[in-house]
Amino acid sequence: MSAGSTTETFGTVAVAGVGLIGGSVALGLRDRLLARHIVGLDASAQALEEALALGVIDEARTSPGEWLSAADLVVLAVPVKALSPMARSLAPFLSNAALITDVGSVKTGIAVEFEALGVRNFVPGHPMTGSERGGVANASAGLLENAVWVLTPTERTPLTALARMRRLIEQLGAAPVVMPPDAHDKLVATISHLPYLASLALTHMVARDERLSLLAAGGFRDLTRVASGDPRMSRDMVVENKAALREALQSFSRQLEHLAETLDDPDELLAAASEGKRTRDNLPVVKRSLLPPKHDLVVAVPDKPNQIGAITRILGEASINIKDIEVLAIREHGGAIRLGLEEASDVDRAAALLREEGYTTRHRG
Ligand SMILES: NC(=O)c1ccc[n+]([C@@H]2O[C@H](COP(=O)([O-])OP(=O)(O)OC[C@H]3O[C@@H](n4cnc5c(N)ncnc54)[C@H](O)[C@@H]3O)[C@@H](O)[C@H]2O)c1
Ligand SMILES: O=C(O)C(=O)C[C@]1(C(=O)O)C=C[C@@H](O)C=C1
Repeated sequence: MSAGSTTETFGTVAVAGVGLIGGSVALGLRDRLLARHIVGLDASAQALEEALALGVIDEARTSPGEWLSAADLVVLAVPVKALSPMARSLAPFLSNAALITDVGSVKTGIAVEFEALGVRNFVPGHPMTGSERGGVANASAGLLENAVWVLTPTERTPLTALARMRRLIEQLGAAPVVMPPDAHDKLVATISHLPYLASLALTHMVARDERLSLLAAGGFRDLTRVASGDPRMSRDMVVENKAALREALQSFSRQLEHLAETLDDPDELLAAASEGKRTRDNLPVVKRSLLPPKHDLVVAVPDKPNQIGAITRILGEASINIKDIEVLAIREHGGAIRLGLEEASDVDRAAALLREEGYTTRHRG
């Protein structure tokens, strides 16, 4: 890094745990030209092979060793239970100048572990993004874009390391948020670990009667998506945070009891429903991921090959950026797709171009 520069590029980066999150960090570093050489360290030969084949890493390692002393950025992205053992096995080889971080979902503990090992420049982190589908095959740089990425330094974390980490997160297109580890664990108990347990409770109710599975539609699917995550990894994550999670579960039970009471008080239930809608609609993650309806264009597509390819080519040639695409309906003689466009003015231009080519379009919203 040149003195005073705002970007830092890393020579060698080691990613320990080349799965969904480790792979996404590696791809983010690659896409933004922030790393010259990326080494993947993983217990699974298959994960390493896949990561090499996908171009996520340049070199594969199955165990720590002297090679790690060349790394100037080390990212621990193994399951939470494996973080401390991984810290202990890496520590003897780490360079004093290297920036070290992790992405684990629970934060009390890991900083203390590194501090006890005498490792400098460790900044604990947790990107608030992810998927129920693990593994490097599902990794993408886009997963980290616009995500809130929590950093939980302790009073012993060097400020220079914290500043470097903040900058790295910004360079990856995410937003750093700093807070103490115990505050983080309390918050994620409610915002991440409780929803996971709630999704299990809901799926267990359905498992009792196969007619329920048959009737499950989008609402049930959306509420239970995280139940499809890796069971062992998810179990370890919630167990690691059990004290905070127990408190969150008690609050949740009180909420359910209150809602049960409001069934006899429609005005109270309406107030609860309105508050729920307000909160949900204003979640930053929802607002970030939804385009205003006025930027939507619905296109009727005939049942012919390569219709999506043809439409994206027409818009691409006119430099109209498609931010989102959704298949709305598939019928025997054709279907409809919704295009989410970047600018409101793009909708008129896109509609005109597509009509010229014989497509039927309608604005939505
Ligand atoms: N999945 C998410 O949505 C999400 C989001 C944010 C943070 N995280 C955190 O990121 C970390 C990784 O999660 P993921 O979803 O990428 O998991 P993943 O299963 O996709 O990847 C984990 C990788 O670690 C490897 N691994 C497991 N144990 C190992 C060990 N002892 N030594 C070396 N390699 C080992 C696995 O082979 C795998 O390649 C976890 O700590 C998790 O809490 C996950
Ligand atoms: O699956 C997703 O979309 C996620 O964001 C995964 C999720 C979460 O639901 O909170 C799960 C655990 C991680 O520690 C962070 C994020």
